Amino acid sequence: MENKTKIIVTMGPSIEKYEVLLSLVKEGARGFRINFSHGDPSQWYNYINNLKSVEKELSIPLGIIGDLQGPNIRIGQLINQINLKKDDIVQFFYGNKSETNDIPLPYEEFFKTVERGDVIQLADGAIQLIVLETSPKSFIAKTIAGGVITSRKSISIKDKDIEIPYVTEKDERDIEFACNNDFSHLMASFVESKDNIFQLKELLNKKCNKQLNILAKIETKRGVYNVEEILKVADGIVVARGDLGTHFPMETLPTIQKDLISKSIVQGKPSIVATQLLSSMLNSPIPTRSEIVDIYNAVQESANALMLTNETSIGNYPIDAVRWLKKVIIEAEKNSAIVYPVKPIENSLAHRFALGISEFSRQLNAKISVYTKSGLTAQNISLYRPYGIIYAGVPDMHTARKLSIIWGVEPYVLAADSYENGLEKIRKVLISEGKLSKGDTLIETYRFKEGEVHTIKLVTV
Ligand SMILES: Nc1ncnc2c1ncn2[C@@H]1O[C@H](COP(=O)(O)OP(=O)(O)OP(=O)(O)O)[C@@H](O)[C@H]1O
Ligand SMILES: CC(=O)C(=O)O
Repeated sequence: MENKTKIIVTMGPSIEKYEVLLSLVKEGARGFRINFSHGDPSQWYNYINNLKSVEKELSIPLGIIGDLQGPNIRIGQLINQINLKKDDIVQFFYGNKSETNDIPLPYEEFFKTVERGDVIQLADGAIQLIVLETSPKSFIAKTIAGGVITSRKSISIKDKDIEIPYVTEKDERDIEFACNNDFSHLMASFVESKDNIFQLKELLNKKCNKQLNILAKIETKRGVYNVEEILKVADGIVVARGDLGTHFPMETLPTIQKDLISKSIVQGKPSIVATQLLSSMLNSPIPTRSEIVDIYNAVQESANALMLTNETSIGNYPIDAVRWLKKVIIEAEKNSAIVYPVKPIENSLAHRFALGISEFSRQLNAKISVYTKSGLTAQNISLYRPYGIIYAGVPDMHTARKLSIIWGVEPYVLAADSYENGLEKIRKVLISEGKLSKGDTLIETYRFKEGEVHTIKLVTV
């Protein structure tokens, strides 16, 4: 059985081998996030080559997603990891690299902002220190909550903002890398306004000959307050629970998650729920009960996709994590009270048509096949959460990769000289792959345009 809520995983040393990637896709992973805050272009290039080979071997298009660092402050490079225990005293200094237990921090602004008594948060707030003493290019802090610190961990000052430009020089270089290496999506970190998205789009227009979808990571107070204007211009949002947990009291996260997902449904944009879905599986092949319940709830709230982070990048059980995620998603979809819009999201013909096709699919327990040049018809139908999988024939790989992380959509790259011809080709592929079983009903259709004779075919296998 197929899951409709999509699975995205984060690339990293634990899953870099070809065989592991192959297994992850067989288990259900469809989107692969490369976090540009870690690793380097030669490592990312190897990841992409392997992903493209897996795509070819399995004939399954995969979303290639670059996560921009954005205006996020991270410590520099540590030669050795540092194990901080409660009450340990540590020095932070202005610099890129450290060979001792002092922590390098390559941002002058940070030293101008930090004051005695401030709380320093590292690694999404898991590690906390209190500042004892400051000087222009260093400060000393005492550990409140300890942990292991490795290179390039994120760092912030509790309840203080440090101003740096939204698109950094590093982001510009990484955007160029994404454009030149067939990425389908960019995740924009720390988005706080629609202007941040416009800035990225402008840069993409200059640097890219293809259009990449922009997924806005909502992770700060301003991001949450401005999510409606952000949703209007972004192609989707990420509920980035890691950083949200450092900017809001943690007990408010369930409300924020629900609110962000329902706002994305209202605006017809996909949402992705990320971080700590299966944290216990970093070191165990079996998840906890509470993780299962969390995943189940996110599916029923109608998240478009769920995203694993360190469980797959550095975890010990990446394949088991994806297997569990899929198992729970299928269970949640089976017993579903999944939320979906019962009225058209906008009063356009495209949306009324998409709602109608979804309703048709629910009434007939039918699967759907569409031929779509831009992918939009499939994406619109997905918003209304039909009963069956939406098999989408598209003319090119870039569009297929974009659709691969959309709820319920299974893309196929098929050249066709007409919509009807495209639909015939999809049906042949579905039959040869055994995707249609005896008794299945299939709705075949394509985009509806006023003034044309339009065919909606019902096929019973
Ligand atoms: N490409 C990579 N190479 C090596 N290690 C990686 C790579 N990507 C991720 N990691 C490791 O996996 C951890 C978790 O990955 P994740 O992408 O969630 O990082 P993060 O720094 O917590 O994320 P964010 O950018 O959202 O703050 C990272 O902290 C890092 O230690
Ligand atoms: C994914 C991510 O960036 C977060 O949860 O903060």
